[in-house]
Amino acid sequence: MSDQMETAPGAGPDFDPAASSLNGEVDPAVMEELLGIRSSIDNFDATLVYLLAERFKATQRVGYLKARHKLPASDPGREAAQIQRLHRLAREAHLDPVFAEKFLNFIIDEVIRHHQAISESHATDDAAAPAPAHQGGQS
Ligand SMILES: O=C(O)C(=O)C[C@]1(C(=O)O)C=C[C@@H](O)C=C1
Repeated sequence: MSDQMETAPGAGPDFDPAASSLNGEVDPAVMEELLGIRSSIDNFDATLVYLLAERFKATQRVGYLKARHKLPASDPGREAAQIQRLHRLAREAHLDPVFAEKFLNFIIDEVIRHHQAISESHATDDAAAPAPAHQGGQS
């Protein structure tokens, strides 16, 4: 119990949070401040990985649903609505909307590649599709 939550999620022997090319080049007080900020960055990056993993789990279910029902991998109308919404959210959050759009398009392109792969394997092997996942209800 005493040493719970001592380390950030994803910390491990493969990651040195103090790794830097600046070691020995910078005032130690500046380095300490930099490492403090970097520990927040490490937490954000870990969260991003978990968020992306959850998003891909959801889109994988869409991929199997589309393959089962022979629907096209991409849905340009949906994407246009997502991008419009993302622009608004980005502006509200003071994030560059152009960057937000590029980021979403980067992810969606990968999702579409996954959908196409699922559809191709589904065409040759229907058994490849897992049973639809439970919609574990959170009330
Ligand atoms: O919602 C869908 O139909 C999806 O396939 C998911 C998704 C996305 O990643 O958000 C991906 C491709 C489509 O063009 C639109 C949206």
